Amino acid sequence: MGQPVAEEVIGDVPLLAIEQLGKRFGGFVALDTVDLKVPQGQRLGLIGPNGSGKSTLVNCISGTLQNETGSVSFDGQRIDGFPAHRRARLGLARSFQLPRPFRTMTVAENVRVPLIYTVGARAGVHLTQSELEDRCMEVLSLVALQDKANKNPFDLTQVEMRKLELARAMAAEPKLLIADESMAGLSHSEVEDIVALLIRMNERGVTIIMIEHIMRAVMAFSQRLVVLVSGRKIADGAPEDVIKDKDVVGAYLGT
Ligand SMILES: Nc1ncnc2c1ncn2[C@@H]1O[C@H](COP(=O)(O)OP(=O)(O)OP(=O)(O)O)[C@@H](O)[C@H]1O
Repeated sequence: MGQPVAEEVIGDVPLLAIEQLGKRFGGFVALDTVDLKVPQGQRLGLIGPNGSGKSTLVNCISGTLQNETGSVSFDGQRIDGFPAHRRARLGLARSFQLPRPFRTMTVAENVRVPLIYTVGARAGVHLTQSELEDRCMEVLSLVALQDKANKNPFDLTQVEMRKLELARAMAAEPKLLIADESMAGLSHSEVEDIVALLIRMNERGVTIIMIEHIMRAVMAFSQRLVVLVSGRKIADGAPEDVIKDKDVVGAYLGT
């Protein structure tokens, strides 16, 4: 509530600005002139059928893939061409659908690593050992995993593992978090739990792009909904309008 839905309402520089983004794999066009501006503080849902280009778009934003045409700007700065770790230090974090925690580390140590390599590596920042511990426990409390700090991640349940993945992303103190299918395979109440967690993170000032196929989660979370089909943005606006759009129903929701 109180959040502008469309990017045009914002006069300020958007946190993320993607312009005319294009990416091919050989002769296959995975992204075709995609434009997207995301204002600071927004909760944006990104949906589309399998293979529509959502992950490719996220990879071009986070730096694991390089776009061929167009541009990506973050916080007013052009970042396409920057390696992924540099983008992470600027405040861009993503979580993965399949969590990949370090096996030999505890839950707390898994959170400490991104803290050290992103926050601790920012210019002018020196975190003492006790500051590291405090921040680590703060992030674990945010995801309600403080009691599991000394466990091995592989002793966690599926939903706890997803929370750890989000905690690792949050440890980097991001301005933008891209949550890639954080809820796949979870029960109804676990999905609600993760949606509530993402909303709490957003309330702490983090702009969030959520990629998700579970529509009740998308609708509960999103202030704005963007639909990709065959590498093109076919709809962008208020979720309740977008899900009624006949092109969206025909290409995705009706299938
Ligand atoms: N490294 C790659 N090499 C060749 N083709 C690729 C590569 N990565 C993605 N693609 C193709 O690009 C298209 C878009 O894939 P992408 O993974 O971005 O879709 P998606 O919307 O994230 O799908 P899903 O919902 O299934 O995760 C697909 O046809 C995919 O096969």
